[in-house]
Amino acid sequence: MSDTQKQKAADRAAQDVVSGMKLGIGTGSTAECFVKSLAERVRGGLDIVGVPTSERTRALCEELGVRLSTLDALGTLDLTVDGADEIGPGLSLIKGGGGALLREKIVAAASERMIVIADESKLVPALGAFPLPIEVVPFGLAATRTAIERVLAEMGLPTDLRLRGGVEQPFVTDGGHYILDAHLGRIDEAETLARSLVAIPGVVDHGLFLGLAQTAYVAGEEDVRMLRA
Ligand SMILES: O=C(CO)[C@H](O)[C@H](O)COP(=O)(O)O
Repeated sequence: MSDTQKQKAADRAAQDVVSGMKLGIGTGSTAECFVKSLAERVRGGLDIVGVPTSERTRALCEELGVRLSTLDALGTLDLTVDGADEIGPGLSLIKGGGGALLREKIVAAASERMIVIADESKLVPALGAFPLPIEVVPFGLAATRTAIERVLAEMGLPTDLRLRGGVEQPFVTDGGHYILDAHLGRIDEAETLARSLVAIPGVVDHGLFLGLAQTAYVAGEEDVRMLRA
């Protein structure tokens, strides 16, 4: 994973932003590169308003002078730019490594277009090597986890409750939920899995982003490639 590559992909996406746009702004190290590119363009006169997908992104935007609003105030967005943990066939994605999948999905779904930015290590022939994050409400965690593991039984290993770095306490999302990371190895029927997971009471959402991204800018050593869904 190269920071230079992330920045190149982010810079390319920032070129697609024009004044007047209402922007969804993603979360993670690559999305942070995008915020930096965007802030530079804002200092040069670009007039946009953004909706951050996490408190972490909000803090960076505020620090760098990117004007923010809320999704409720703006309604629909023109474009969302976000990173991904895996980019699979048809720009199917696994997201949520940074724990922001719920707001990221709400914001992406409210946007006319989504651009994914990544270095080429994120490109995969099939989704699933990266553990699939599943966001759940804390109430009834054990029952929800059992139901999830029943769905996943034929596909992979049990789930891990995500912990906060270095301490034996659950990681808590911006929405006050927990995350179960499912080690699946390979996901062949992503649509079916997505439907089965959201049907479980207690599951808030999951990190499968299917049919949401239209474009990806993927940076390699030489250049930035544009991929389309
Ligand atoms: O989904 C995400 C956060 O919830 C991130 O976009 C994803 O984890 C990629 O992060 P990074 O750019 O740091 O590799």
